[in-house]
Amino acid sequence: MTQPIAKLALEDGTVFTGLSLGAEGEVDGEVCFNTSMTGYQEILTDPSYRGQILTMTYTQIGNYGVNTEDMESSKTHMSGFIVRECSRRVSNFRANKSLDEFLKENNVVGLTGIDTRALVRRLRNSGAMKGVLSTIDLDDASLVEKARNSAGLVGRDLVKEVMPAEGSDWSEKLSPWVKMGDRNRAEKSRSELDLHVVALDFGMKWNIPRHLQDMGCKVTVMPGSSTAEEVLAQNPDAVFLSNGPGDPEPLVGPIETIRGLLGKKPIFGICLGHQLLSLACGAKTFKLKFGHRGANQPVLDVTTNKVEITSQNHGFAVEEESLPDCLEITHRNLNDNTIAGVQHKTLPAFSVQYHPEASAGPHDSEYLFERFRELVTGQRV
Ligand SMILES: NC(=O)CC[C@H](N)C(=O)O
Repeated sequence: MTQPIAKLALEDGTVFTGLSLGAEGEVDGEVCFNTSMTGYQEILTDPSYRGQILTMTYTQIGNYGVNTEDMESSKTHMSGFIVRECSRRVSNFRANKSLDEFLKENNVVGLTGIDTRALVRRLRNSGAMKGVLSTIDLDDASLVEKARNSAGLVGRDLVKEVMPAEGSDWSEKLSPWVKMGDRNRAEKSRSELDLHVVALDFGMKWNIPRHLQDMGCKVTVMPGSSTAEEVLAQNPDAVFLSNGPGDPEPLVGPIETIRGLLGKKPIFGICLGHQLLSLACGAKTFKLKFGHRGANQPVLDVTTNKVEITSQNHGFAVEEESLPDCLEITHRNLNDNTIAGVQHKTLPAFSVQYHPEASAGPHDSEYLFERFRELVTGQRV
C-alpha cells in the first residue's frame, strides 16, 4: 500500500511535501520543535502541546514503539506530529504498538519524509509560526491561506479543553523504571502518605502526581477552574499548580484562585503553574521567539549555584522587567538567561518553568519535590 501525500504549510508561505503518518485529515496549530532524542510517547501525551504541531529534530523516531505505561495523560492532545523518518521496525520488549498505530488511534495527523532540519532552521530564524498540516487539501496556496487565517495560540484559553471535568483521588505509583535508573532513588520513596496536596489540573502530566505520591503526598486532583474556596474546603496541607497548554495571560479565573490561596497554603508550580503563580503575584508573561522544548536545557539554581540539565516544554516565559518586588529569581535558563524559577520572598510559594518530573528527561531536578515537602512540613503547625 502506498502512503498518501501530506503537506505542511507555514504562514510565511513555505510548503513542505512528504508522506502521511498516523491519521489522515487536516489540522492547524502553532508549529514548534522539540530537540529530545527519545521520549516521543511522553511528549505526544503531554497536554501542554494542545493547539500545536510538533516536529522532532532527531532524525529517526519510533524505534522503541509505544507502550501502555509511559503515558502522561489518557491520550494525545497535540494537533499534528512531524518526524524526518518513522522507524518501520519496533524493537523493545515493553512495546505493544508502533508509533504509526498510536497516532492513528489518537487521531493525530502526522507527516514524515520532509527535511525537518530546514523546517527547524526556518522556525529558529523567524520564530514559531502558525501552520496547517493536511492529507486532504494538497493545494499550496490554499493551505498557506488557511495557515494565515488559523487561530494561533496567543490570547486563547486552551486549558478548558484539556483539564478534567471533575476532581479525583490520585492513585498511580511512580514507575519502577524511574527508580531502577537511580540507586539512591528507592531510598527516597515514602509509603506513608502523611501530607495532603491539592493539585490544580490545567492539563497535568501524570508523572507529577506520581512523584508527589512517591514523596508521601495524598494527592487530590481538582479541575484548574476550581475556586480558592473549593480548594480550601479540601483542607489540604499544600497546593500544587500544574503545567498546561497555551497562553497563560487569558487564564483570569485560575490567577484569581491562586491570589486567594497565596499565604493560606504553601504553593508549588510547574511550567504553566509557574507562569500563573508569577501572574498572580503581579508579573507579566511574554511569548518566546520559538520556545524551549527538549530534554537537555541547562538551568542554574542561583540559590545553590548548581547547574541542572532539565526537560522543558514552554513557549511563554515570565518577563524579568515586570517581576514584582515580592518575587525573587531562583533559577535561570542558561541558554538565554530567561527566568526558570521564582520564589515568594515572604510567603511559602515557589515555582519552576521546567519539568522536575522529567518524563522524558534527566532526573537532576527531582530535588524540587523534596524542597516542596520541606516547605510544607516546615509550615505545618
Ligand atoms: N508545559 C507547560 O506548562 C507550558 C506552559 C505554557 N503553555 C507555555 O507554552 O509556555
